[in-house]
Amino acid sequence: MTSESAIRESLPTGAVGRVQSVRMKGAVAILVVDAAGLTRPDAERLETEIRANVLRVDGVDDVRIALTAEKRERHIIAIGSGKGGVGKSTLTANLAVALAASGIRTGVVDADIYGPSQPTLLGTQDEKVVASADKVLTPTSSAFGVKTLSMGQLIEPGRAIAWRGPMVGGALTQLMEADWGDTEVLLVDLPPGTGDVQLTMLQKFRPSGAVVVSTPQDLALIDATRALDLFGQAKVPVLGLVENMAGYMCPHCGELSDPFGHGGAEAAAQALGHPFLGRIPLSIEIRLASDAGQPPAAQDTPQGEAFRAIAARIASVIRTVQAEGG
Ligand SMILES: Nc1ncnc2c1ncn2[C@@H]1O[C@H](COP(=O)(O)OP(=O)(O)OP(=O)(O)O)[C@@H](O)[C@H]1O
Repeated sequence: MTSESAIRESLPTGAVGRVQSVRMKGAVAILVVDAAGLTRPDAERLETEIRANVLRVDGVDDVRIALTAEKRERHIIAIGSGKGGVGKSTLTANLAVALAASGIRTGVVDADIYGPSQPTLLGTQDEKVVASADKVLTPTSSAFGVKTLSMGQLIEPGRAIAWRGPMVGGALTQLMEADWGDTEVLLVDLPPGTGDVQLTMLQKFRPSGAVVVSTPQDLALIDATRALDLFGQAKVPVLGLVENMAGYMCPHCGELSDPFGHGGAEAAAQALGHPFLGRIPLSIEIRLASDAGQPPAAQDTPQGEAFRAIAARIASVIRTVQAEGG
């Protein structure tokens, strides 16, 4: 009979300390391998090596390998909107900062091919992206504890329009399969609408959840409904809808007025059966701080609190899923 120790002895050096269990079922070896911290290509390489070595052990006809941590530990959350300019990138950066501050290791993939803005929002525009010999990128680190990579780091400014489907898919894959290390949550800032990036994201990387941003106007909400439909068709759970630019906070007297209306997103969320995650006021401080690479979520202000409250709701969903081992 094939012993587990014979299988363990056959394992490649890369598997040392990673094999959680080995058992035989008839002539089939079943291994559970911890892939935490490995990029997808590295995990696949390790799996191939383990399979080849174990198949050489006498009495083994087949090998089944379960890579555990890779799927369980990293949550991909897509942030989408129906149309541009509603504050999707601003929300993504600030949610990331607030999630990181709450102790969740967070990264941001800026997949907004037409207007990559995360390096500005997170103050990483002067950081150079490093690639290993096999083209695996190392994300840049921001001062707010958020790792980040952006399409803007792969595409020359102004060239995005010339990019076609496969190039876009390839670039997104490079960002998603970068060396994210022990990152637990990857927020993906999607371009507005429903194009190549969204399709690659949904088909290839299957986010564990999606957040949709809208301003309160009816037209923006109609577009947001399209984004919600896209996630619904791909069976990606919608974590909820966020209303941005809801109520104008006067910088002089602090009074709130409603230039774009108020509460439209909450009503739309209710009508469509999705959770409402909260609202962010239209505030000049948010724009100024964002342009200066100082995310409001890192500041002790009412605007910062609005972002933190939404992040806390998302964090509680993530923690529940983690606790359930999902
Ligand atoms: N709540 C807010 N108050 C004031 N300004 C805001 C607010 N949210 C976003 N902005 C500003 O609106 C502009 C558009 O925001 P942002 O880039 O986040 O939108 P987007 O939906 O990602 O747009 P795009 O599709 O062009 O990438 C930015 O100048 C940003 O600073």
